[in-house]
Amino acid sequence: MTVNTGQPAPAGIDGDSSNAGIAETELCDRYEQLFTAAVNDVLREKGLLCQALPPAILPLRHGTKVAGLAFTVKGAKSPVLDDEMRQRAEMLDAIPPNAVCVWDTGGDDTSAQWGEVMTMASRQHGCRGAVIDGGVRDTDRVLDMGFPIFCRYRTSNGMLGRFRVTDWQIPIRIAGVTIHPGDLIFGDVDGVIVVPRRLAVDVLLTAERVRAKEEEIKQLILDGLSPSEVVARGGYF
Ligand SMILES: O=C([O-])CC(=O)C(=O)O
Ligand SMILES: [Mg+2]
Repeated sequence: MTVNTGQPAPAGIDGDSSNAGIAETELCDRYEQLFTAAVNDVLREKGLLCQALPPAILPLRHGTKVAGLAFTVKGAKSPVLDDEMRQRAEMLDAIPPNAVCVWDTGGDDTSAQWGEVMTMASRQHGCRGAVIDGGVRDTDRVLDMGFPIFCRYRTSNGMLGRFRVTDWQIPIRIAGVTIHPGDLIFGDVDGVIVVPRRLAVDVLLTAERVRAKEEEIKQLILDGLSPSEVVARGGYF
């Protein structure tokens, strides 16, 4: 098992040259005003067609939206108990503000990688949400807390004795989508999309223009124009 505890969390986007003057919290907040389809279209125009996580990873509750900077976690099925709680706590301690905790479970189908107490602990650090290619438990209490979670399944099975964390803050890959620590993670009812960090501001600004453009297109429809007339005026669907 490789336990990665030595790597520092990446510097915040604040101060990064790719930041273009947008502070980290504002960046995340502005993404949350958008919708993933608009961001997806902007990425497609840049030739990035494989940035959406598998469609089985969905919000626990309809209407949930979250944007944050990837805090990556990798784990695997394992019956080994030694040191598991201390190690998991160390991982949780390392989560920085504005993070979305993203889990590569290697396709686990048995355990919950997240629950009520982990929600409470990570929120204390300013964690904005969790995206898990795996499971969640304590679901009703997590929902009561209003914490954004995207996952594949729910189960009462905890991790202990079934699954354990092996690394964190390393590049991970979920169904062909590579996620680096600090990438912008954005999830809504259409699922989760990954924006490479160096493009996060550029994509935000373009997607904000897409949103405005789509308001114009919708107005043309409301005005009674046919689909062909809408397209002739530069509209699209
Ligand atoms: O151990 C787990 O599966 C997580 C859990 O129950 C919690 O965070 O409350
Ligand atoms: Mg619990």
